[in-house]
This record gives sequence, C-alpha cells and structure tokens, in this order.
Amino acid sequence: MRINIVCVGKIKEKYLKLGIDEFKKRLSKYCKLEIIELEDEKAPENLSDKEMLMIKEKEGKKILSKIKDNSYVIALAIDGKNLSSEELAETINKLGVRGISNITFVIGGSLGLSDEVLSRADYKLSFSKMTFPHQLMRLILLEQVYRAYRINNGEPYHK
Ligand SMILES: C[S@@+](CC[C@H](N)C(=O)[O-])C[C@H]1O[C@@H](n2cnc3c(N)ncnc32)[C@H](O)[C@@H]1O
Repeated sequence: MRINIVCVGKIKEKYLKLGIDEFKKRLSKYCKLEIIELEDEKAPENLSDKEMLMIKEKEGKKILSKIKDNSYVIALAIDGKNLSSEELAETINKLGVRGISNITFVIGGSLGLSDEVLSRADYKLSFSKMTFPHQLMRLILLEQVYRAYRINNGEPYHK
C-alpha cells in the first residue's frame, strides 16, 4: 500500500520533527510512505472572511494538484466522522482488499481545508471535536497509521 500525506505548512518544532521521523522509520516496514509538504500561504491575523476563503482555495488547488486520480482520499476534518484505531485499521485493510493501493490523507493549514478538497475526499476523518495544530496533527496521524498496521498484523503495541 502507498500512503501519502499531503499537508500544508512546514514542521518548525524540533520535537515534532523527531517524532515524525521516528514514525516514518517505523512505517517503512509496512507501507510506502510519502509526505508531501506544501508551502502555506501567508495568513496575517486581520484577514477578512473573503481573504481567508481565497487563501484556503489557493492552498486547496495546490493540495488537489498533488492527489492522484486513483487515490482514495481521507481528509482530516474536525467535523468529519470519528473512528476507533481498530476501525481505521479495518478501513485500511478493506481498501487493500478492494484493490485500492493508494491512500492519501490530507491535513489542512491554519485556516483549514477548502470545500473543493473536502468534496474530493472519499472520507472525512475527525480525531475529535478539538482543534489540533496542523503540525501536531501530522505526528498524531502517523502514529495512528502505524498503530493500524500493528493491529492489522496482529502485532503487540501499547494498549
Ligand atoms: C489548525 S487546524 C485548522 C482549523 C480550522 N479552523 C478548521 O476548522 O479546519 C489545521 C488542520 O489540522 C487538521 N485537524 C485539526 N484538528 C483536527 C481534528 N480534531 N480532527 C481532524 N483533523 C484535524 C485539519 O486537517 C485542519 O485543516
């Protein structure tokens, strides 16, 4: 399975970089992982709604240009659906059984994802009603994908 993570914005914090590198390394045993990091649009504090929408749409176009036509897209969205770790593992497994070999997870920037990206998504996944910073979201997602592979392989991992 090829797992792509398309995300907006650089990882600035060293501790997050270390965590992300660790899970990239661990996941290399289970899948072909590619992280596609897109440059975020500058978003100063005092933007109007229209300006924010324009930025989200601009970032959205960049995101869409990185998604392959045959990819199953899981957009990370606060108002998406919740899955347990076991259910995420089952989802990944079932997609493989259906012959889908390319999954793309999408993480938005500080303003979130555009409607165009959300429409392209085959599934909208929420990690809770809380808002997480996009940098931290990348680490949490990688850990959950790693957990999913451990579950699918019947391998022990922290409960
Ligand atoms: C800082 S958040 C954006 C917040 C923005 N106000 C919104 O409503 O999307 C950056 C990105 O992280 C992801 N994200 C943050 N919290 C999340 C959660 N609880 N569940 C799923 N994705 C989340 C989403 O992809 C979001 O676009």
